[in-house]
Amino acid sequence: MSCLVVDAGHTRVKFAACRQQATSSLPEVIRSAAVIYGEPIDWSAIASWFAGSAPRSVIVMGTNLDRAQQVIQAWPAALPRPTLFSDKRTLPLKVDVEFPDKVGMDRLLNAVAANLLRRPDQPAITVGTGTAITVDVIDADGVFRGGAIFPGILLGAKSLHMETTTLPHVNVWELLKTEPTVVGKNTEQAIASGLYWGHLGGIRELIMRHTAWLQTTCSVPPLVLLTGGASGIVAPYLQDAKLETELSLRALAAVADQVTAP
Ligand SMILES: Nc1ncnc2c1ncn2[C@@H]1O[C@H](COP(=O)(O)OP(=O)(O)OP(=O)(O)O)[C@@H](O)[C@H]1O
Ligand SMILES: CC(C)(CO)[C@@H](O)C(=O)NCCC(=O)O
Repeated sequence: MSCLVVDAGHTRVKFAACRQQATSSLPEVIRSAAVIYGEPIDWSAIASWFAGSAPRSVIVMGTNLDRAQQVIQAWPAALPRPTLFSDKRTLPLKVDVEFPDKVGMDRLLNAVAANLLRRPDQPAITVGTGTAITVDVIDADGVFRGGAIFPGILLGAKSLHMETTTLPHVNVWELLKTEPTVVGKNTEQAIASGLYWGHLGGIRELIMRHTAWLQTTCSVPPLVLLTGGASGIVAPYLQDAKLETELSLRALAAVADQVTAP
């Protein structure tokens, strides 16, 4: 039986019907939809995913909690009422950082997913490419040890325009359709090159540095997992990394019964 999991992010709200399959330790996404804020949510399409049998559990989480609450307020009667999941302490994850409560739910769920996918003796690095890029470390004992956060492509494009008087706003959605030329011959091309290749370079550098940090205590190479809106554009350049769609939603589906237990 499947469950419905929802992630209210900072750019989009994502819906996924997930089901545990025999082939993977992490539930797979059967159907999914992502809606940019401001655009209408096609609730009848989402309800149609469960026309044959109702979802076993329905959970909404939010890296953007206000957005998660708005999604719940708009929730249709045609679907079972959702549970808002926000208590990070109930996740099956040890967290070794200064302020565990402040770590984004997506980063923690990516670590939960990594623990289900890595070998027992193997550390992991998770790369989440959303509004912000996160590159995080899970040690060989499965403990979330922290990581790095930097602006995503969309945010980079916006801030270059907003914080200068000379730089135009480049349309990132167009930019992401084709690989930009590396030596830009006009301002737009130069921004496109910097955002695209800089994004890849930042991720590559952080994976390399996190790996070196891990190797001071563990000689097993980490499992590197890529997920999020822009992961498809970096995956071809990071051959040792594994592209896993919707890692945090699938982790939420994996722990759904545990975290919603009364
Ligand atoms: N189809 C796509 N192809 C390439 N890049 C994409 C695509 N969709 C989104 N992106 C990029 O990914 C980022 C947004 O991703 P996503 O929707 O996963 O984030 P989000 O909704 O803000 O979630 P979160 O707050 O959890 O990061 C933007 O920077 C955008 O440029
Ligand atoms: C960094 C983002 C925006 C990435 O989605 C999210 O994980 C978040 O809001 N984090 C809160 C701060 C932290 O993780 O330390």
